[in-house]
Amino acid sequence: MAPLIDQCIESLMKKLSKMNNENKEFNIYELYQRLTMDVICHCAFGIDTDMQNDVDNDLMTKAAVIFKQDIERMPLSKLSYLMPWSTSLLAQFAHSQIALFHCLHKIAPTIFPDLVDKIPRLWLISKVQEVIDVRTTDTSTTKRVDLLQTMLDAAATRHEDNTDDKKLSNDEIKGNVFLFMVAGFDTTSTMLGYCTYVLATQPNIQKKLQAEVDDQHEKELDYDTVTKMEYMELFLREVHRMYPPSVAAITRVCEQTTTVCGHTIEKGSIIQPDIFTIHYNSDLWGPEDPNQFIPERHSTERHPLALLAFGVGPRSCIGMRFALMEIKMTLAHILRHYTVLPGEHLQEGFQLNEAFLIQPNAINIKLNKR
Ligand code: HEM
Repeated sequence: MAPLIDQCIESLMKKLSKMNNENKEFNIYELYQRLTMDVICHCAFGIDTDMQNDVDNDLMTKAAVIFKQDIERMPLSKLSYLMPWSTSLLAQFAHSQIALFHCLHKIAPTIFPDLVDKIPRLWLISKVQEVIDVRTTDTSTTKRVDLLQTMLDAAATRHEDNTDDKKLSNDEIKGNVFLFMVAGFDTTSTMLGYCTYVLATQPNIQKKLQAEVDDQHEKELDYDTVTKMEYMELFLREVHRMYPPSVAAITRVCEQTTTVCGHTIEKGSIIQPDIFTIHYNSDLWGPEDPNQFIPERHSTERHPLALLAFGVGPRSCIGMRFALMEIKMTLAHILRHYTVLPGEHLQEGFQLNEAFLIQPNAINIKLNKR
């Protein structure tokens, strides 16, 4: 996977070189979103996208609309919260919408416009189906080794007890491809955005990171090299502590009525931990002020549940290692060639919005060639 990521980072570096030559302030967050979409498409689904140069790409513009929506406020989500037993029925309804809209449009195009094209969520799901169709009808002999192929193989393999019920269904594959696109694209670009904000505002920390990258001399900044960078690891943990992007993703159902600190939690309740309170708790993160960005605090052993940016337990983030590899490789490449400087509009762009993720509007910076 690392060579595929490297290829996408190379495109980013070309863009950065252009920006640097123009000597203008720019929003690097937008470039990160294009980078991480390319990476997930290349690595997970074997689609050779080039979002970084294809600026009007439909996938990119429609994905941006989807991720700005607050899923919790969507009518189908609200209904499924009110009536959890109806969730699979509602999911079925959402899937059939595409077939229904396509059908209506075919029968009477003037009366029924092509709604699938107009509703980004439906458009994306139908594209996901196209990706699956292309792969399942691909007759080339070289088999790809990626996430999609693993799921398709799982769909084709009968379970050892000779029953079909453990095989992945088409809807499950579609759901998983959609989930990986959603979970793997904006989360990682948002983390890269937060990292860059810290680089631009904390020059001393940037210098320490650059020194660690310089210690590698001309060595390739591949998986092995970046995973050995100790200060980079501490830096990222501190970025995750101060700026966890997907706090709403961590929810659990209480399986039996229990009492915690005198509060009774009924069986069936949905629990969402308050990640910000945990991440800024001075008992967990002291003695240094938790409001200060201090990577070194992670050298001290902390409570195993004190850092929750990627969740915890068997349902924690499945893409954590992948995301960390991508973020470290990207930052190492940037820091080897440039010093990140705050743009005039850095603070103005750093207004945080909360929808599916907590993300800034823009990360406006300038680059200085080293
Ligand atoms: C910096 C980047 C990322 C952050 C901060 C992040 C954060 C999270 C969080 C908080 C959860 C919920 C965990 C829990 O409930 O305990 C989660 C779940 C998940 N993440 Fe990530 N994630 C990131 C990148 C990725 C990437 C790159 C992928 C895929 C390539 C991915 C795939 C998933 C999936 C599939 C789940 C659901 C796991 C399950 O339900 O078992 N994530 N992520």
